[in-house]
Amino acid sequence: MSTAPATTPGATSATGTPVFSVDGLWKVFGPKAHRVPADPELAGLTSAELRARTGCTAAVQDVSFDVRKGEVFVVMGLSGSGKSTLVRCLTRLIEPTAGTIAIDGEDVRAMDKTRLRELRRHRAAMVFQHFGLLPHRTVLDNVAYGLEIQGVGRAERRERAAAVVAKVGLEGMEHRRPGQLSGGQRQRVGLARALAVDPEVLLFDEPFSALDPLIRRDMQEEVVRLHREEGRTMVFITHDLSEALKLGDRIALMRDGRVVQLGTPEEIVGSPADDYVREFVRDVPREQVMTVRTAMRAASADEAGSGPALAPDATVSEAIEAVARTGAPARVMEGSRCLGVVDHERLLGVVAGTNQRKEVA
Ligand SMILES: Nc1ncnc2c1ncn2[C@@H]1O[C@H](COP(=O)(O)OP(=O)(O)OP(=O)(O)O)[C@@H](O)[C@H]1O
Repeated sequence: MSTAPATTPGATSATGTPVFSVDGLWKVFGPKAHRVPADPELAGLTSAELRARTGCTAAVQDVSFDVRKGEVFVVMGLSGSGKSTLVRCLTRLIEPTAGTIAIDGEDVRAMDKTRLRELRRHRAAMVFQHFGLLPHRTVLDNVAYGLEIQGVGRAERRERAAAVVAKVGLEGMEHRRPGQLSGGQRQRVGLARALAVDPEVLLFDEPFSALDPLIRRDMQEEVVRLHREEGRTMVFITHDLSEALKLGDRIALMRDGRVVQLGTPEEIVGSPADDYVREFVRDVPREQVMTVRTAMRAASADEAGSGPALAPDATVSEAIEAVARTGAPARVMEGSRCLGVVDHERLLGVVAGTNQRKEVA
């Protein structure tokens, strides 16, 4: 069903300039951790076997991927699957055991202390779940803090901080202290503080998991908006599948330290790589994720000339509405060219998951 190429674990991008490029990355905790990636026998064990044999925990095991410029790259998996360890390795908040990491082609593992500090302060800012705000400082001063560390003068940093505070919707709260804010507002301050240093890439470590559902949705929309407006590269950790599907251009799904599938939401939902992924995405409403580009069939000459028109990235859900309204198959149009049509049968096939089963079989 999917017209996109199949994704393989650890696949790297063929297009675009990678911001981060990760290859064969390992993080092993425990005694003599270095011997694990180097020894094919140990490297081939499951986490449980490795722990029993050596007392080591392989939190990240032979992971490779690129983060492309301008994308939201989501690292998703259940608790303990290695998400935080993986993302902390990107800026060496955790020291990798083996493998290579590059940012814009520069070797992160070869960086000295000064260069690393520069990386974390200017190029890859982290937004944490537990905001890490300074309680005695105002919102404005918390946001300006990163700029202060960078040595930006007081007047300029206050001006830049005020602009970012407004951007995240906290205008009028500049002089409050963190204790006078709600959880969602505090998270916005954390986001503003990371944005203020204008980093090339923002790293989010489960930033919204402590928020209640409505505020969480607000914050997700905020991230989508910021991303749309600024096109900033983002790496986003979450254990929440719906959050991953909503935010991610691509998702790396982790299990037990490994990336089991890397792909767009549509690829992950439409063509799960294995039974684990299939089970993971089983309850996702497919019609909200799958696009008509994937669901369409070839059009006859008659069909290509009439019927409602949809863009190729319209969802199946939108197509159902159009087909129900007009009673005719909907045309998938790229400019004036008809790529194909979606009719009742194709659309129902997506909802029922029968197209998918046919392809997988
Ligand atoms: N400092 C450490 N020492 C030993 N083991 C660790 C250490 N940090 C993490 N681990 C182990 O590594 C594995 C991956 O942990 P990690 O925190 O990266 O997972 P996670 O997917 O981010 O989980 P969560 O969603 O619960 O934060 C777990 O088995 C964890 O117990």
